[in-house]
Amino acid sequence: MKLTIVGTGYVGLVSGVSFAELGNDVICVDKDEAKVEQLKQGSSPIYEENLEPLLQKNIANGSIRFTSSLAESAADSDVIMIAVGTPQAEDGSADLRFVHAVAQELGEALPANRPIVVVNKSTVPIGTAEEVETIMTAKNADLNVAVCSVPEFLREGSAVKDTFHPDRIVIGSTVSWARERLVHLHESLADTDNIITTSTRSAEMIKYASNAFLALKISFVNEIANICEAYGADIDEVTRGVGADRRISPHFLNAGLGYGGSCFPKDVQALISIAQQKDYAAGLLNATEALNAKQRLKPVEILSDRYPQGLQAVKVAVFGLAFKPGTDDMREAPSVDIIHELVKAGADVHAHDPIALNTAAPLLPRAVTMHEDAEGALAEAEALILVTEWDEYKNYPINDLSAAMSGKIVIDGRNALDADALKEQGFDYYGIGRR
Ligand SMILES: NC(=O)c1ccc[n+]([C@@H]2O[C@H](COP(=O)([O-])OP(=O)(O)OC[C@H]3O[C@@H](n4cnc5c(N)ncnc54)[C@H](O)[C@@H]3O)[C@@H](O)[C@H]2O)c1
Ligand SMILES: O=c1ccn([C@@H]2O[C@H](COP(=O)(O)OP(=O)(O)O[C@H]3O[C@H](CO)[C@@H](O)[C@H](O)[C@H]3O)[C@@H](O)[C@H]2O)c(=O)[nH]1
Repeated sequence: MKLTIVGTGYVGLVSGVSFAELGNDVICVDKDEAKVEQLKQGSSPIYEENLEPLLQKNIANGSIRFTSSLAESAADSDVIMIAVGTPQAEDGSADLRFVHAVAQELGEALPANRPIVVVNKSTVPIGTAEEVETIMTAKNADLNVAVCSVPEFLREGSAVKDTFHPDRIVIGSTVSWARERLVHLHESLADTDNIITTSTRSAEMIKYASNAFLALKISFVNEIANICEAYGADIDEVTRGVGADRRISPHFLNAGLGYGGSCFPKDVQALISIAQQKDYAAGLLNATEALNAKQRLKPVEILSDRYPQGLQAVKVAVFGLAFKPGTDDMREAPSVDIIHELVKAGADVHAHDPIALNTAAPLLPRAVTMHEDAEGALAEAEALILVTEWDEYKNYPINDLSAAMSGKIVIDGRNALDADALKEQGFDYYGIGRR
């Protein structure tokens, strides 16, 4: 099929490359010309495992092309996917200005009477597909478009793998020819049993409900971890017992510094706002958010307890800046809040991340020293805070920690280190809800 994908961020680029790999003829459009030029050279603007080799292969065989002109590419497409950002507006709602701009452009560019499927892959409030169709047809009443919702569920850090092995694909459309075209397009990615067809409104809600549930699960386990701490129970043992119940499952039960990233924080807020617009107060979602905001500052609380006289000039090493391992994405990364608080308290902060130093630098106070290698960050540190559980840190030899640091405090914000081994070596180890 001929596909146009608008927006070459995590979702648009990974989808574009994946659909090209599956034999479709793909054009990716982005208004950011520098990004388009970089992509044309086969270089990915984001770090994502296996993305760049697939990108280069499909550029070479002509399956994928990049342009900044939507009008040029969209007219003869069978399916047009909108994958632009839907950031959080100041009031917490989803800011749809990029989606609306694409709808306007498509309304002007698409030919009349040709049946074209427009898909919203961006995460958008319930009713947005209808809104997009209204904007487009207001520009040209003779358009024959069906605007559908196919929400994206990929995770950063495993985006390519998730795209090729999805748990499910949700196709929201009430127009049968459009639904059939989309089912056909996605059949190479999932068994038909895993393709769920719904109305557009339900598909839009499925995306928010999925993210909100996962965020809720994380805040729930963090709450249990905090209570474990107070009573000397151990969260690892507790989640092993709780997660063994198949109705609960052991996945997404890792206690720590809470969720960050480009999706959970903004999508929980957007759902709160969606509910509010219909006068429903989403108390559970508000509590999820409130606990998450507090949780990320636990390392600062622990250190402040250890240094009642204050953190002035205390040398602190921070391992990990990206919001999770496997990505250089810094959106809503807990490291940013933690480091700002440490610097405000006068600590001498030394940070390392294997991938995200460049994306992190503009978000961090200038007082932070960034290190290309973990050893540099660790040298003479009185305390170490693990914020992102990269393998490099999980496998860091304890003897090397002992040799490099001047102090013995290790705060494991992701419960990723070997607590017993660290304690045996004389470290003051703090996990999250670990005994
Ligand atoms: N990042 C994820 O892991 C993820 C996963 C699932 C769903 N989503 C959702 O998908 C959407 C996109 O997220 P993302 O992280 O890929 O965004 P992103 O910010 O990484 O990329 C968006 C891209 O769209 C481009 N763009 C904006 N307006 C444009 C226009 N008018 N024409 C052409 N290009 C335009 C931008 O230049 C940018 O390159 C969001 O709604 C997000 O919530 C994201
Ligand atoms: O048990 C867990 C699991 C995750 N996290 C944190 O939760 C955040 C999000 O992690 P993850 O979901 O793996 O990454 P994302 O790339 O943000 O993916 C989420 O957001 C995407 C955008 O909507 C969705 O497509 C995905 O399905 C959804 O998992 C990260 O900060 C993790 O550290 C925890 O604290 N504990």
